[in-house]
Amino acid sequence: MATRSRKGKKCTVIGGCGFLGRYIVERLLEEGYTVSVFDIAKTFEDDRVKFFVGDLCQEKDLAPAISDVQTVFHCASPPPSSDDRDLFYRVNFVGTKNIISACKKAGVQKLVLTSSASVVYEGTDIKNGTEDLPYAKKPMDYYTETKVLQEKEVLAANSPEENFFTVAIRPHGIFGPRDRQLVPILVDTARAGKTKFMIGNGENLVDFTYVVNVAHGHLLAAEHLHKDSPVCGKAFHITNDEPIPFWTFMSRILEGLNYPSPKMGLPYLLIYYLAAFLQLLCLLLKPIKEIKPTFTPMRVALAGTYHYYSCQRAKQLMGYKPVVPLDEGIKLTVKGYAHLQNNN
Ligand SMILES: NC(=O)C1=CN([C@@H]2O[C@H](COP(=O)(O)OP(=O)(O)OC[C@H]3O[C@@H](n4cnc5c(N)ncnc54)[C@H](O)[C@@H]3O)[C@@H](O)[C@H]2O)C=CC1
Ligand SMILES: CC(C)CCC[C@@H](C)[C@H]1CC[C@H]2C3=C(CC[C@]12C)[C@@]1(C)CCC(=O)C[C@@H]1CC3
Repeated sequence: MATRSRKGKKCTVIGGCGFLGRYIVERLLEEGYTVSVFDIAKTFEDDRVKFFVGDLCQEKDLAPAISDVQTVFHCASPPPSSDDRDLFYRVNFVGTKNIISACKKAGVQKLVLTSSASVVYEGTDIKNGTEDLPYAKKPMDYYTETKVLQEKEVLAANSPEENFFTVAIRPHGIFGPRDRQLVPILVDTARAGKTKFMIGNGENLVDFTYVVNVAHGHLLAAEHLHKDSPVCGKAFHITNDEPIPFWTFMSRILEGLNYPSPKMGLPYLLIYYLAAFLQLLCLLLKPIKEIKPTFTPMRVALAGTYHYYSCQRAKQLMGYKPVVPLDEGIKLTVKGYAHLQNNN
């Protein structure tokens, strides 16, 4: 009993130096957990945290970081904006298999994976999508392709007979202070004068999820992960449960940072096929010059289609509900990015 209770509150966050990972660490510390972080890069100091710097693609690097812990949170991934197919495959697929193997060898009981709602997204409308939707047969990018492989691997690894329980959390459009993808890229796009128009008619509803709600969902999943629990081996959408028109959300952030927001819409299909053509052109020109287009087909699709998800399963099986409402999350985010304010 002593051993189990001692291990009970000990956990490791793989990718814990990232945007979401650090919020999970902060939430775990608030809840009295003993927290270790494993990451390829250490980006913050905290005397309460034990840091292990290593590469999850090397299983031997993992062992010291997960020794004697009950729960592992895996939220490491290359940035979705990368176009390095091999990197995505090595980190998200082979690396995740390493984590499963290392967890089983170390006697870790619980593995909570940060997956993505995008694993069912193929660029067409999804309205109130449930977790029963099939995995994307034609993922729109390498990132999504490897997130599908990763989630399948983790859920299949759930093994009550080995006292090893797994769960996948599928957030969507995570935002908040310290985010590295959404707001910084949006501001760069605005500064380049590329947000004068919106893509589509501006009515498409999308889920944006404040980061503290995502961290909360991860801890709830870990707390409900035990023998005979209906949570084991399942995926759960975690959202703010407040889908919002994509361009309304973007305009709230832009105007909050004193940038002009788009007023007119451009035909979605025109921009989508233009983005697809540009992507092909960049691929052909890559041997001569590396060009990274802002408007990739995936981003255009995300900007111009409906994609919001039901979190009913998380509500029913884990008692999930968002702790920070969308409007408050937007205000906190704008405040957290004052340094990116438009001063012109
Ligand atoms: N940002 C978003 O809107 C969404 C993110 N997700 C998922 O949430 C998770 C966290 O995403 P973010 O916090 O936005 O990403 P992030 O890029 O801020 O954090 C990822 C962390 O993983 C670490 N990492 C990458 N490769 C590694 C390796 N080989 N070994 C050890 N550590 C490594 C990085 O150093 C970084 O600290 C990812 O799994 C992502 O797929 C899911 C849905 C939406
Ligand atoms: C002006 C816009 C077309 C571009 C600025 C905003 C975009 C950078 C972001 C809007 C939706 C975001 C999003 C993700 C990354 C950043 C955006 C494309 C993800 C792809 C991140 C990883 C995931 O798992 C899914 C996310 C969907 C939404």
